[in-house]
Amino acid sequence: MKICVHGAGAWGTAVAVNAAARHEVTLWARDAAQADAMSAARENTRYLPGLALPASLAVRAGDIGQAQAGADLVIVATPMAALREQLIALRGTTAAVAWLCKGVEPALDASPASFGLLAHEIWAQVAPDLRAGVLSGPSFAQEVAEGRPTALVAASPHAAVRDTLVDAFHGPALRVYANEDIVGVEVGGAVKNVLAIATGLCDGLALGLNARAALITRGLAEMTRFGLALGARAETFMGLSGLGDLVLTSTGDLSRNRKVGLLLAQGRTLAQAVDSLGHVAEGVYCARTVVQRARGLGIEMPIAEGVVALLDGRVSPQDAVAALTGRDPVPESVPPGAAASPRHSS
Ligand SMILES: NC(=O)C1=CN([C@@H]2O[C@H](COP(=O)(O)OP(=O)(O)OC[C@H]3O[C@@H](n4cnc5c(N)ncnc54)[C@H](O)[C@@H]3O)[C@@H](O)[C@H]2O)C=CC1
Ligand SMILES: O=C(CO)COP(=O)(O)O
Repeated sequence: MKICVHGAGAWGTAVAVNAAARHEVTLWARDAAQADAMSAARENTRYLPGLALPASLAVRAGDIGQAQAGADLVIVATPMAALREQLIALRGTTAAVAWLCKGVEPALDASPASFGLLAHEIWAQVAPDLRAGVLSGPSFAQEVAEGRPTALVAASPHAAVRDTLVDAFHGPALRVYANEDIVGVEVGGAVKNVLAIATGLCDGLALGLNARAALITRGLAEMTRFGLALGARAETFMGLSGLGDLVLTSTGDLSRNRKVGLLLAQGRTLAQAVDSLGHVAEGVYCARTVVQRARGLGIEMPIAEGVVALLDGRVSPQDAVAALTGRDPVPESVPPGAAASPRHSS
């Protein structure tokens, strides 16, 4: 199979290296100097240092049309903020297309009726004729690049796209499960980033393992309520892109989102935390959008609300925690049942 990966960050590089063992793969970088440096050093020293790029992996910049000519599969591995422009540029391609980004696009304008879109909603808006889907699940780039065992989910309404993703990436160390619920898979991938900032904060303040387990569990309930209101299936949140990625990102120290929470707990400003990462932490950019959209749907997301208040500088780390622990008692809601009530509480 011929594959073109757009975006030579940590995840795009890891995925390209993995696929290059079995397929003809081109990794496209928007920065020509970065592409030249990678080709010369056979390493992505900026985003994934220490990993040798296989000789068979072509690294290109410049004309993207040329880079992806004849491709069976195009992978968009940029941050969420670049997905819209990437899908517009891909209009008319006959290749299957899959995005790897996990987030929600910020609202395009400030009007109260405007809200940020999930990736499949951007697809429906700008390039509905593409045969497309998402590849998600618990997967730190570093571990995939090292060939450590990992399981992913390929979600699309098109069976052929799901099959193409399984053919492209399923191998000895990487299992790829197919799922038709693209809404649930994308909600899981976006919301877990916001929740990982919260667990990073909790651990940074040394609140303990009990508190972390409570946050993950109540976070899963928030994620599920939000997803159900958007049309997702409840069982998706018990799978790899829901619980799986939430546990990985909330507890794994390779997570950039978790790191943001840890750094805020140490008293760093948001700008300092973001600058020190050197990579995108999507939760920083999608927390507000998630909360705005949840409010519009009548869904309560107290943990995500706390993260937004913290990111906006409206509360201190300690006050963000106090706001959560000081909430009035409520029955423990079971997410699928909670979906039946008009106003969901946690
Ligand atoms: N790093 C990881 O372990 C994983 C990341 N993801 C998701 O994948 C997406 C990308 O993450 P990373 O690769 O880790 O980010 P990164 O911060 O390591 O790299 C981002 C890359 O995207 C490029 N880029 C930014 N805007 C672009 C544009 N307009 N056109 C082309 N390239 C552009 C940057 O130059 C850079 O090469 C994010 O949404 C992230 O949540 C998903 C699974 C695992
Ligand atoms: O999505 C990821 C793991 O599945 C990566 O998480 P971070 O973006 O927080 O590093």
